[in-house]
Amino acid sequence: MFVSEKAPAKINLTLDTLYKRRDGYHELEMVMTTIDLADRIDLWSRDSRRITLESSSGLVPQDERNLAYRAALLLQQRYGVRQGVHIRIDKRVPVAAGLAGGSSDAAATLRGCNKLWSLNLTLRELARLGAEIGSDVPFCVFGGTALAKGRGERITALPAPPHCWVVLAKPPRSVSTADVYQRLRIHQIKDRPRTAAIVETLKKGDYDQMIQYLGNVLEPVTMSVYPDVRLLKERILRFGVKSTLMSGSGPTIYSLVRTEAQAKRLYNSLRGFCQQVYAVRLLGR
Ligand SMILES: C[C@](O)(CO)[C@H](O)COP(=O)(O)OP(=O)(O)OC[C@H]1O[C@@H](n2ccc(N)nc2=O)[C@H](O)[C@@H]1O
Ligand SMILES: Nc1ncnc2c1ncn2[C@@H]1O[C@H](COP(=O)(O)OP(=O)(O)OP(=O)(O)O)[C@@H](O)[C@H]1O
Repeated sequence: MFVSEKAPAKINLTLDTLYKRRDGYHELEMVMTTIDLADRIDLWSRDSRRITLESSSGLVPQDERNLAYRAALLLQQRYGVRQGVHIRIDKRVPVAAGLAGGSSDAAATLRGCNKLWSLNLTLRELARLGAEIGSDVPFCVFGGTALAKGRGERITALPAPPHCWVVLAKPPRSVSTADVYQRLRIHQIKDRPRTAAIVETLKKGDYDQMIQYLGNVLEPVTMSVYPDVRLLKERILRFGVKSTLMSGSGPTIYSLVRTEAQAKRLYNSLRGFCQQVYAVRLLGR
């Protein structure tokens, strides 16, 4: 049997850290939404319990360290599945970019193997399992737009943002999420995103209000370590875009614009000095 799943990237409309927990993780409040930039996960069932993996990208591990492999193994072990799977990842989402590419691959593998192995688990059950792999996996299991709390695993669905485009620019470096959180000093945070306000504007569907509330407390942390990320944002702001923010722990900087023509114009301007640029729609639902 064969199953194919889309694994879309996410962006953070907001990211706020409330406090550092005893287990070392940060208690979060963030609003995330999926975008139309996705990996494709193809899955073939095997009669033996073997799990194998291949990827179109040399930048991700092709063995048991891959988050998609870990997802299949966890599901297989937890539910005593006697079958195995061959996983093929067609990688389109930039790696270690703040776009949850690996988490989305893991989530898509959970959804796909659930079908392949006829387990009939609900998305909620898959999300609970996914939390054991990474903090972003539960959101990626559901996709759409959501408020995430706790370590990232407490998900409340939200309405999709108003129709718009997102232009992403990824500087030629990867960022360690653990390192960024470690450098964060919560008592030094100056500008917190207004989570309750953005949730309300999403309910109203007001684009102009929504872009006023974008915010990410990890942005100044990453930018202080990597000045090239700050420079990239400053260059984008000079094009007169008002809705520009770093996603997750970075280094990808995204800008929201209303029309395809604006997206194309910004894409062409950014291509002049940044190699990895993408112009896609927000999926959001
Ligand atoms: C930055 C975000 O992508 C925003 O969505 C997430 O918070 C990170 O999600 P992720 O990459 O799936 O994170 P994990 O793989 O669970 O954790 C990576 C590292 O980030 C730190 N971490 C992560 C989540 C969290 N709530 N607090 C943390 O301090 C921890 O040091 C952890 O070792
Ligand atoms: N399937 C996968 N796709 C991408 N990276 C993977 C995968 N499996 C394991 N990894 C490893 O995970 C690390 C983080 O990759 P990923 O692309 O998920 O980062 P990210 O976008 O910053 O994630 P997040 O936004 O969840 O913090 C990389 O170092 C990569 O080698």
